[in-house]
Amino acid sequence: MSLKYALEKEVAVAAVLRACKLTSSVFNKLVKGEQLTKGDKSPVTVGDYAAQAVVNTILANAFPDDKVVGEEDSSDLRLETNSDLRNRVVELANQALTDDLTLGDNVQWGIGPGSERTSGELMNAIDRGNHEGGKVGRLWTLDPIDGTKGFLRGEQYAVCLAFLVDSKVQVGVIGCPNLPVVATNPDGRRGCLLIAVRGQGAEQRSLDNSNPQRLAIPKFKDADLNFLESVDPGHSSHGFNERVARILNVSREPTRMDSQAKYCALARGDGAIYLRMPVRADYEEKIWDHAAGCLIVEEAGGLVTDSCGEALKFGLGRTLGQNFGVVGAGKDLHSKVIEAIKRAKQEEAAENQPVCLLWSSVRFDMLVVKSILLLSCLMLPKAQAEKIVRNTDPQIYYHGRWDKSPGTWWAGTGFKLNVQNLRTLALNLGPHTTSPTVPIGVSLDYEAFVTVNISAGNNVLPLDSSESSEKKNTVVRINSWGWQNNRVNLESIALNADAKLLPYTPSRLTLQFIGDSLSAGQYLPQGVDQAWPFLVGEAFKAEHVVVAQPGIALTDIVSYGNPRGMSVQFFKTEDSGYYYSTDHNYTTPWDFSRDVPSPSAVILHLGYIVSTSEDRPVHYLQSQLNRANDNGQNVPADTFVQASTLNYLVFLGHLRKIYRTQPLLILTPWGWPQPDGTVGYYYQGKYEEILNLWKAAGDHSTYLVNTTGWVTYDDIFHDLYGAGVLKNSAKSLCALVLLIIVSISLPSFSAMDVARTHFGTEILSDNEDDAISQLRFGIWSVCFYRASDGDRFCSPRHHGYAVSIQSPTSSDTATVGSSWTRGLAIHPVAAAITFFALLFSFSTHVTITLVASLLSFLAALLTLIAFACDIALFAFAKHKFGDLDGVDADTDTGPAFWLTFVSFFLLCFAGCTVCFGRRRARMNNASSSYPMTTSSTPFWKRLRRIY
Ligand SMILES: Nc1ncnc2c1ncn2[C@@H]1O[C@H](COP(=O)(O)O)[C@@H](O)[C@H]1OP(=O)(O)O
Ligand SMILES: [Mg+2]
Repeated sequence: MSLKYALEKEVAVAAVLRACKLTSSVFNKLVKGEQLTKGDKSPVTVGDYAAQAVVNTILANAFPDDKVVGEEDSSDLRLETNSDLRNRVVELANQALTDDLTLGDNVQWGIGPGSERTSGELMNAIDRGNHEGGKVGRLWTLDPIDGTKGFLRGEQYAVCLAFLVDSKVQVGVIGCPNLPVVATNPDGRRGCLLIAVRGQGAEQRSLDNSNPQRLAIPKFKDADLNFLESVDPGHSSHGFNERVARILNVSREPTRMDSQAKYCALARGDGAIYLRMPVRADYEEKIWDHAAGCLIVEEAGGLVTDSCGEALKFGLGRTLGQNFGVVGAGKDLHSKVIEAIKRAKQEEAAENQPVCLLWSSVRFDMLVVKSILLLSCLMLPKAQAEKIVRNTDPQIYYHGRWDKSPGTWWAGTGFKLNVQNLRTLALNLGPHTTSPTVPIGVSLDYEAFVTVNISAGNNVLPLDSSESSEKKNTVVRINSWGWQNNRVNLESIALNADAKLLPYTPSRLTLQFIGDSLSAGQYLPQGVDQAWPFLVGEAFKAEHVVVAQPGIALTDIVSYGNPRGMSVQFFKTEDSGYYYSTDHNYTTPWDFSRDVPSPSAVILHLGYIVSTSEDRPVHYLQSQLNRANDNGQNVPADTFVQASTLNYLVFLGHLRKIYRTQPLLILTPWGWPQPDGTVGYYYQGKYEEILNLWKAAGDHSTYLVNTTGWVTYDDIFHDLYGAGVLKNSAKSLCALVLLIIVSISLPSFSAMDVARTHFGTEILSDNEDDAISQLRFGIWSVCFYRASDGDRFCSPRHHGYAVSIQSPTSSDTATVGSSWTRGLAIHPVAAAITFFALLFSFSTHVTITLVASLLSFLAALLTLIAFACDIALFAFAKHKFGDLDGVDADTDTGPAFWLTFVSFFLLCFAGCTVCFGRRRARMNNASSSYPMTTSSTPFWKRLRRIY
């Protein structure tokens, strides 16, 4: 019977020893040019590559099924320009592999004389370290030369190898070729091998694998405490360590050394506290930089956690994810260090108050000033420390398509958080953020989305924390809504220090929409947040992803600035806005496995952009605005359906590879509505053809959604393009012209009378000496037509005129008094109000169009009153003159009467157009509130509306 993981330990020891021998020999012979600079500007030498090739070759032979997460990969080395470097790596690795077998070595591990490998085999061996890591199974993690900078200086470095099972470190082996065997004798023998197996303790051997000594962290007296920290201040904050040292009364100078040799020193008792506080918010510690050292310290009787006291998480992938800082110490000391770190963080936050900063900068001899400042500093409320959530935090629920930066891609892409005790929230955005600002929609607890403009750097979101209460959960939903060229490069999120990020529970229904400008929300005031897919998603209380942008073709053609069609861009894409930037090249496939949960259904609305102009007549407004190029891309219907290149059927085929079982819903295009009420549909019958062909190929979970008749002219153009405004204005304008003509009336326009009376008999009037045959009632005067020659004579213009007719047979007279004509003056008043309604109706501002609507209604009311006056005058005149003795009178309505009547209806319609438009706009704005989490009443009712 053997101890647990005995073989893994033996293999690890053999591999690390060979790697150490290799690296020590390299150091002495390293020449200029045998070093590369990696993308992150860190150096890598032939030693790093060769050591990884050797260790991975041994692991591949001993444990062929085990996964490896290694620091290096061979892509740079494979370049033709680096062939010298590659040859050197091959030479060094083969030297190490073919070295004689020593005690414990096994030829089956691919070592010993005759074990040379080809260059290709060794490059592949290096790349065995490319595994992504994870929670389950057997996993090795390797740093072939940890502390490369120390290695290059001839100081401390380490070859570090750890073996993990289900994300728990079980074996850790570190070789430190430059570490003195006895710390107190730095000039003595160098080269140590430290080994730990979980539950079996830790030991140190010399690099010839002899002299094993058990390790146990000693108890330190306060006076003997000291820190072990990085040489590089960019890797760990020296200032913060100093502060903690002050709190713990540590008087000894820190010991600075590169690499995990620090963990070894801690396990041996050379130093008391390992403390590594991050300098950069976005740096994530790598698992190969801590796994082996962590186990060695723990097996020597110590504890290693993050700076909050939480265990390091080795199962998150290649990095430790959200673990913030690393703290290692003997078990008794560890909790004191964590406590001191907490105090140090508070102190640091308080000092960020300007008064406190001033206090610390004032000299001691200015004692009075210094004391006053200190007092003010202590009395000030403590500045809130922040909790930094990195962009890799698994509690951030990303949705949509994010690129690697990570940046949002299509409109509607964003993330969701479930935060306990939320008071402040800031987004730290990176340099890839669209300049100068990106509009995002922010919704708290499923309330309506509110727009906030953000930019690169720190963006504090204006939350109203007045209603905050402890332990309350808040769901924050954030998405970039601009329909094109809007990238949010999320680096980290800062929350109030006592906020806690909880998992977000997504809705069980997820909808994936694929579309074009209408789906992307082009021209909508809040972009995609007001577009149909987003609203559908909200209405269904679903998670929703919109992949759409204006001008996107289905086929692979250049279209409105998009160099590739949706059939390419959906799978590996960039927005045309990034077409010219170097970090996007249309070759990076999207990682669909990150769509969690995967969509319940995929809804496609495609076709408009590529359709032919015959299929899609240029609509009225486009011809008005002369948007000449919007005639479609003239892709013939058959090509759209099925051709040799990318088309609808091929696109469906590609979609099916990702969405194997989900229903695909193909929406026929809404059509292109004309002002006359007809709708120009395009690719008619082709969607049915697609479905039939597709079903014939064996797919039965694809459905056609026939949208015929769903969309009318007003639906599209009223709100989107302002056509409603034009129509509304046109009605008001017509009404205004008519009312003005009516208002000018007689005597200027002889035919603009409200009522007219024809006399069969020649009669006399008070106002005219000769006999008359006709009279006409205007707004300001009455006109008579002389019976003898037909000449016209009008009374002077007057507000409220009167007219009397005398019976030719008796003394009977009929008078239309001024009280019957005075009311006619309402006509010009209605015209004036109509003028203002017309002015306001040109605005697209919601409130002003509402005012326009109200004014239209007011004008309509006044016109109605004016019309009532017209009727009264007409009826009274008809009655009065008809009853006159011996008079043959025939009273009729005049043109002004009917123009007033028409104006009334025009004004009513103008008012209604605005009203209905507003109602539709409100429906577009509607956003559902759907509490899916367990939280009860929301306490952040809404964002402070200060933007
Ligand atoms: N900004 C950083 N913060 C913390 N550690 C870093 C940072 N940049 C690089 N490192 C890593 O720190 C390790 C060395 O730590 P130390 O300074 O304590 O010896 C290296 O593995 C190095 O990674 P890399 O190998 O990618 O350069
Ligand atoms: Mg390292």
